[in-house]
Amino acid sequence: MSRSSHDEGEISDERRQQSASDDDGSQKESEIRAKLLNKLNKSKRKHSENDDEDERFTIQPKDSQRRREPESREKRKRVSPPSPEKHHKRDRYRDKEKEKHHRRHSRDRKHRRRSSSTEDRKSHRTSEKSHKDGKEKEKEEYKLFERVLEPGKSKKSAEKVIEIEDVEMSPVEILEEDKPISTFTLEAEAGPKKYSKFESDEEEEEEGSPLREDSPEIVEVMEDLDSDQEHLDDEESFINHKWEDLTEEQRDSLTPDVRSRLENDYQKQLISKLPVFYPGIMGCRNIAEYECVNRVDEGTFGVVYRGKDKRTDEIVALKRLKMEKEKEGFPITALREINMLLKAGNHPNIVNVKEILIGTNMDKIYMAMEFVEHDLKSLLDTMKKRNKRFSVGEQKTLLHQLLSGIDHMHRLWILHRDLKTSNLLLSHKGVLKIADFGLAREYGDPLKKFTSVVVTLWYRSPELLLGARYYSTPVDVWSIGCIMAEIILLKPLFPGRGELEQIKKIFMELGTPTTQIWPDVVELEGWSRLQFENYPYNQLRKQFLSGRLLDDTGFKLLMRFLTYDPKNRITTSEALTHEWFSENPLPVPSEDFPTFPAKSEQNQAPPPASKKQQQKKPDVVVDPETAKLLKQLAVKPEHMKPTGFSLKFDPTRF
Ligand SMILES: Nc1ncnc2c1ncn2[C@@H]1O[C@H](COP(=O)(O)OP(=O)(O)OP(=O)(O)O)[C@@H](O)[C@H]1O
Repeated sequence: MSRSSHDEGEISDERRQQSASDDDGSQKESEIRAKLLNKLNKSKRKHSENDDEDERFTIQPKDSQRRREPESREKRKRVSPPSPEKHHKRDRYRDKEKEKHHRRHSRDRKHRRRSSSTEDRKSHRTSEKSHKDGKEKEKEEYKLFERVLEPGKSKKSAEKVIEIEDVEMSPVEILEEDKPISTFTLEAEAGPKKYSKFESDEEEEEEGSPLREDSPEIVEVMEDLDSDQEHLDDEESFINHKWEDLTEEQRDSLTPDVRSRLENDYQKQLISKLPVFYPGIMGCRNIAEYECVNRVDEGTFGVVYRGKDKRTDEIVALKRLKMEKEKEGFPITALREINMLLKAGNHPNIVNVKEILIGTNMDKIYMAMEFVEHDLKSLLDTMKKRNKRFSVGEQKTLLHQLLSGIDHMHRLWILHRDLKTSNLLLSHKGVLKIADFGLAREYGDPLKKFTSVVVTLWYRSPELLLGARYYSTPVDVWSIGCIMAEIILLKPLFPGRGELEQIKKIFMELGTPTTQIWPDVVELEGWSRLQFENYPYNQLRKQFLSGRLLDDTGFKLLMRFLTYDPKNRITTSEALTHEWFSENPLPVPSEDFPTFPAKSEQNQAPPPASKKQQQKKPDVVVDPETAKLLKQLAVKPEHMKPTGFSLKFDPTRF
């Protein structure tokens, strides 16, 4: 160590002398070099005696040291012991290595481009420029020897000695090298940012490399770098590729840095292509994230399942949107439904869409909604069978909730266009939820021309039945009237079997309309084409009032919903403040609503046990011997009967 320092001192002195006599010429320079090399030999011998000191030698490019993975460093230690055998082989293959040198040379240039910043390159050029200057040239040479001999810069393994031996073998080559060291003193951090910065710089390429191609120590260093460089070359070749163009293998070969950058770019690209209005579709999960519990129902537009989120155990309704009718692209009906529900769904009386899911083969779309235990139609059917009905307070609650949900939609300029009892869901907590937005549309002012073939027949308004193409919120209000009557009657109000029968049924119950009560009816195609019998005014009064199914105020509200002229029909906001809701009996709070066994849950989850069932069963009396056996088998005595499990045993066998 002290010797080494001393050497350095001597070298410094010599360097100073040399710098003081610039004009002495190459002869003196050669002498100095010879001396230096002599000292280098001594130093090397000393270091070979002392492993610790060996480790301090380095002529590795700084940037390559930074880039080298720990794994490859290890590998390098293993494969490069300082043996004369390897020396010999190296000599033998030197020519071959030189042949390879062009390839390595170009790699190195790429490597340097990637790992240096613009500033580094500037300084590098400056260094090259000043290198021509005599004093600077000396400094460069001095740096070389200083680096070769300087101990303690960084830890190096034993194989570094070999590199130094190579330097010794061709000292002239090193010293004659115009700019060998600048290659190894790049301070730029390696990293993807720098790579891209340099990729586009052609200037450096044209200037030529500062490396001497035949410099053996460079060959050696390049050999050491080879594996790392190959990896970097691979990476570089993918760096300007698109993520989607790479194979799995190529993706795996990327560094985490590059991989995440390409992946992020790809994600951004995909997201930018998504329609702006469908945030729910972005990043949608796969249906495999859910477990199918049971099938609930199948409607016109899709099958509904009860599903369980595997991560959270949350129960949801999964509506599979029908795709097979669509020849090209995404079905417009499904898109509309998703769109309308996402727009209007943020209301307690509208079924909430949780997420949109994609099928395993990317060919199906599912809508995950909050699961609501009942649909009103099934519930009314069950009640009718059991000769039960909703109390007036419960009827008011249901109707008020329905009006709130539809009013919310109408305020958002959305028509439901398919209101009926099977599209109204009722939770165990007594909350009504409007579902099935498959026919929902946005409307505007002025009105757009729509098809008149909307709304399930029994709930279709007279203007639609007579062929109106310009219609608006009153079509939903008519349906609400039909639903109100059905909740009270426990059967549909106008169950027609065809359009003509439907309109006839309405006229028979409410009386045939006149131009006095509905002036615009003459503009409707159906009105002018068809001849209707003159049915007397309003038979419903008898049915509802005489049967005491509704009080007078309630009946008035019903008639406001079932007003012929859409312009005179009550609006949802007016109906919400109707006196029927503030009269006794008042609407029942949702939490006081009775709970009913849900059809959709019946197969899988039996309704909670009745109070009777929950009553404690009498203790089962068993004889001491049976009790002992049951204990051994860990069976409770009361479990013997309810499970059909009976112990018939022969005590002698135990
Ligand atoms: N969120 C939900 N929770 C529980 N059950 C639901 C839910 N949504 C729908 N259902 C059940 O599935 C049935 C059909 O659903 P939906 O009305 O949305 O489908 P559709 O194909 O549009 O039917 P339609 O023939 O009425 O147009 C409903 O009547 C209801 O019984």
